[in-house]
Formats: sequence, C-alpha cells, structure tokens
Amino acid sequence: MITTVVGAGSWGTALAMHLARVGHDVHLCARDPALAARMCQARENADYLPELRLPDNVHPTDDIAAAVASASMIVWAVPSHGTRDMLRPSAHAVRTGTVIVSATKGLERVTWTRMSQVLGEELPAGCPIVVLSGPSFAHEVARELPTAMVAAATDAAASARVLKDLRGKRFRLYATDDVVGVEIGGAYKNVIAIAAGVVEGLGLGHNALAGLVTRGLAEMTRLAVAMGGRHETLAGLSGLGDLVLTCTGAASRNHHLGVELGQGRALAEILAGMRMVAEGVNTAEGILALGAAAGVELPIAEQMASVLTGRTHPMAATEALMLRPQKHERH
Ligand SMILES: NC(=O)C1=CN([C@@H]2O[C@H](COP(=O)(O)OP(=O)(O)OC[C@H]3O[C@@H](n4cnc5c(N)ncnc54)[C@H](OP(=O)(O)O)[C@@H]3O)[C@@H](O)[C@H]2O)C=CC1
Ligand SMILES: O=C(CO)COP(=O)(O)O
Repeated sequence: MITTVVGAGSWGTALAMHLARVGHDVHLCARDPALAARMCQARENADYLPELRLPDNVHPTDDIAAAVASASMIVWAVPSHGTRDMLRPSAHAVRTGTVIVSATKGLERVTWTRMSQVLGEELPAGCPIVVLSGPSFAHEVARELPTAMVAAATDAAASARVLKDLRGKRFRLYATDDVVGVEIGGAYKNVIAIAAGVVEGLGLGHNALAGLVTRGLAEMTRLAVAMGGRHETLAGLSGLGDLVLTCTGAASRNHHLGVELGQGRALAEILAGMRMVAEGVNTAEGILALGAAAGVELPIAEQMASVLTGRTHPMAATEALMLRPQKHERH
C-alpha cells in the first residue's frame, strides 16, 4: 500500500512515521530538496522532529508529482497558507479514486475557504476527501503515545478506508459525516488556544482559563452550526478534545504564542522567533469573516483578532469580554 504524505513539517513527518508503522510504504514529500536529502541520509527530520528515527519504509523525497502519482492514498499536511500553491503544480498527477486525507487545520487566507474545499477545487474529480482532526500533538504520535482522532467525509466508503488503513494499536479513529463541524472545530480551536495562552501569560488564573475554554467552545459551536455542522461534533474530538489539548498543553504552538502575547511581546517579534506554524494567527480574521457571513456573534475571536493586529492590549481584551452584557448561558 503506497501512501504519500505531502508536507514534511512536524505533523506530516509524525503521520508518515505512524503510517509506516502500520504497514504503509510511505513517500514523505518536503518542498525543500535539501531537507529531503538530509532526511534520506540521517533517517530523521532534524528540523521538525529531531531524535526520532524514520522507519525504513518512509522514503523522503522532494518530487511531489511522482510521489502523488504512485499513491492510492495522499495525506495532506501542508499549512493552510501554502496549500493551494503547493498542490496546484502536481494536482494533475493525482489518479482518480485516490483517497485524500486532509490533515491541515486552518482556513485559506483571503477566501477563508475550508481546506477540504481548497483540495476539492484543485484535485481531479473522483478523489474522495477525508478530514483528519482531533487532539494530536505530532511529537506524541511520532512517539507512539495513544491518540484518538476523527475522520470526517461525506463518502462513507472513504472514511471507512481511512479508519481501517490508519488504525494502529495506539491510534484510534472515529468516523463522522460532519465535515463542516470537524473543519471549523480544527481551525477555530487554534484561535482559542492563543487566547488560553494569553490568559496564562497575563497570569489570570485557572477560573479564567476554564471560563474561556467553555465559552470558546460555545462560540465555535455557534459558528459551526450556522454553517451546517452539528452541535455534537463540536463536543467531540475536533472541538472540545482539541481545545482541552491545546488550551492546556505547553507543546501547542498557538498556546505558546498566546503566552508570549500575554507577557507583552509583539506578534512580529514572537513570529520571528518561531520556525513552526501557529495557524490561529491567520485563522482569527477568517473566523470573523465566516461569522459575519453566517450572522453569528463570536466575541472571543473578535477580541483575539484585535489583539493579534495590535489594536487591543490583551488585558483590555479580557476586560471587554468580562464586561459584555450578561445573558442566558445557551446563547
Ligand atoms: N504539529 C502538530 O502537532 C499538528 C499540526 N497540525 C496541522 O498540520 C499542518 C502542518 O503543520 P506542521 O506540520 O505542524 O507545521 P510545522 O510548523 O511543523 O512545519 C511547517 C511546515 O510547513 C512548511 N511550509 C511553511 N510555509 C509554507 C508554504 N508557504 N508553502 C508550503 N509549505 C510551507 C514548512 O516547509 P519548510 O521546512 O520548507 O519551510 C514545513 O514543512 C498545520 O495546519 C497544523 O495546524 C495538525 C495536527 C497536529
Ligand atoms: O493541532 C494540534 C494538536 O491537535 C497542534 O496544535 P498547535 O498547532 O497549536 O501546536
């Protein structure tokens, strides 16, 4: 079974390692030929997942067109801002019927299109798309620590195949047909994870964090439902599950960025010191655009977008949220 993973950052590399362990022959595509060569030689991705040996059946490459042409399953793990540009030159090489697993958590800049839609627009017809999301730090999956995720697709046969082919003794998947709910949960949680970091950076305590996560879940759910997703999906792995992980786990890049913001550092300075992606930075604005289109109020995302663009101080954002008119909890 040949599977191609596109994107050799931490998530693509961790998924490649997992797939190899459960029996796939894996092509791992880096956009940087030098990184592909270093991975072949050193048998590790020292840039993104150091000190973890790549299984022998992971084959690093920079020839994306050849790698996607030979695969019966493609796992897409490129950050949202690079997805369309990276896919377009090799999309023609993807064979009809290839199952596409979208592992990116974000929205396309400017259009604020969901990732499965971007992939669907660029790929040949007849390639079912399955969204993989949920609480899953790359370094834990790479180390084979127990992980549960959700696979969302409108094509039940495709999600069944992903459940079967990705299953491992420490990797458990649940299926759903709620693609919108799963993608909005996966993208939105990054914004709330930044906010949770801000709460920590400001030293606001555990009450504030618990309130933020709960109200963050409420507004994520409001948006997802307004866009056609289901309430129960956001209570699942790609909503509550990923919020719990990234709002409390120090390994979250979004959470880390929020801590630094809360401690008074400027966004540009924080980003200059980070090689890895924090998807929530771009997603905040996109979430607001989607909220405006759907006619729903998203107060935490609104404050975070304002903090991220430097218009509002993190403490002023907290006060603005606390001083909103009180209302019924279900709203
Ligand atoms: N890491 C994790 O724990 C998880 C991540 N995800 C999601 O997976 C996606 C990929 O993230 P992750 O692997 O963590 O990223 P990392 O931060 O680990 O690595 C960044 C990756 O993105 C590449 N990249 C950067 N800019 C562009 C661009 N403009 N076009 C194409 N590629 C680019 C880098 O390539 P280069 O080295 O050549 O610059 C590198 O491969 C994100 O959407 C993330 O939210 C989902 C679940 C878990
Ligand atoms: O999505 C993730 C885990 O589920 C990774 O979160 P960060 O991108 O914030 O590190």
